[in-house]
Amino acid sequence: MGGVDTAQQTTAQDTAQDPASTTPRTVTVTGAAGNIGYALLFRIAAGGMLGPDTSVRLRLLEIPAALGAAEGTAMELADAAFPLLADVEVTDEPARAFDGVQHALLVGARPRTKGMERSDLLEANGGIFGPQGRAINDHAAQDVRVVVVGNPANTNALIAAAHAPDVPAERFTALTRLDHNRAVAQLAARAGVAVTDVAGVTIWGNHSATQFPDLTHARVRVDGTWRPALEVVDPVWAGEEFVPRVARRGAEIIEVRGASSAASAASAAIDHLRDWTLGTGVDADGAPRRTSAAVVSDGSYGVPEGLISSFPVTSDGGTAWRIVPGLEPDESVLPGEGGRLAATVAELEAERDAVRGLGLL
Ligand SMILES: NC(=O)c1ccc[n+]([C@@H]2O[C@H](COP(=O)([O-])OP(=O)(O)OC[C@H]3O[C@@H](n4cnc5c(N)ncnc54)[C@H](O)[C@@H]3O)[C@@H](O)[C@H]2O)c1
Ligand SMILES: O=C(O)C[C@H](O)C(=O)O
Repeated sequence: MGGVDTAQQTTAQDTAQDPASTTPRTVTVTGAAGNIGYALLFRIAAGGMLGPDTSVRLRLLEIPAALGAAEGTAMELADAAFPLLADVEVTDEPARAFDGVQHALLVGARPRTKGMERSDLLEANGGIFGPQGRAINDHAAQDVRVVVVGNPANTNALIAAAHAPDVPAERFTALTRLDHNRAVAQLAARAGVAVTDVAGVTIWGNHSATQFPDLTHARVRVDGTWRPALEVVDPVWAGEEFVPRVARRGAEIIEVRGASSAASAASAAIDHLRDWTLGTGVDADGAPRRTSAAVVSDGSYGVPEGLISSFPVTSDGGTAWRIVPGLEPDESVLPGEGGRLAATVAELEAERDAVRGLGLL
């Protein structure tokens, strides 16, 4: 990795020990002129991702045809006079956009439209992530953390990681926090509690319709007492309604809104990078708070090593998420034979093989 000045090489731990640090952190957003980009940038500049005491330097990457729109967004960012915004640069050159990057949000990619599955985007979008992975490899800061939002997110993250041999693979992640947040919201609504009264939900596998939103180890706080979620809600509802509802929510949003989710995706990407960088902390009952993220598999839960799959994770603010052990899902609530974790992993393997076949890996 190169092109980094030493002032940018503060680690997450340094920032945590010195919250008043004024050294700006470098944040790169690709697809900055798109719908998610527009919803992301103002929250990041306002301190919504790295906290109220950490200033940010924004790098906006776009394709040439969208540079004008990105410039316009940069003008609006200036007009907002955010105290934490050190500077903004707009470019169509990945090498410039990723120079010294510490937090990379790879959003730029085509969204699906009605009737498509996310995997239909493999060929259209896969080609974007190799060159960006290479540019991260060559120009990012030592403590770079990457989240891929552009679909199909898990496999795009795999492509980016494969093109960055000098960056530890654990730094490349994909966004399943939106699915996680959707699962929390659905469970809270069903149980009649606040979202803050829900903990321990897990999303397994691919950010696709095959994902497994799992309540086996989830907890719900009812009248001040934490109880297993599957004692509070009907397990038949969990298997037959909750799982497909969460897994197909992206398609439902496209159907109703006429465009793919944007603000909720931006919010989830901010949650992902905030929790990774600042740590996941503890839940209201004092248990370590966990969330879901698609990270490189170390072979846990039978997911083949090297695939980028969603797992239950925690972060202590270091540069790697930790996969939480001992949370095997109980598939008995699912209709049919179960095998949902195996099916979503098989889909990830098929996507990996497909991009290999396209020469993208
Ligand atoms: N993982 C998730 O949870 C999640 C959620 C919502 C959307 N998404 C995905 O995020 C992606 C972006 O969605 P959107 O609604 O912002 O789309 P959009 O079409 O509004 O914006 C995409 C932007 O990316 C830009 N772009 C295309 N190729 C690029 C490249 N090589 N480098 C830099 N920029 C490039 C385009 O010019 C455009 O401005 C889509 O693939 C969508 O499916 C993922
Ligand atoms: O579903 C999509 O295509 C967009 C996004 O991945 C989502 O989950 O909303």
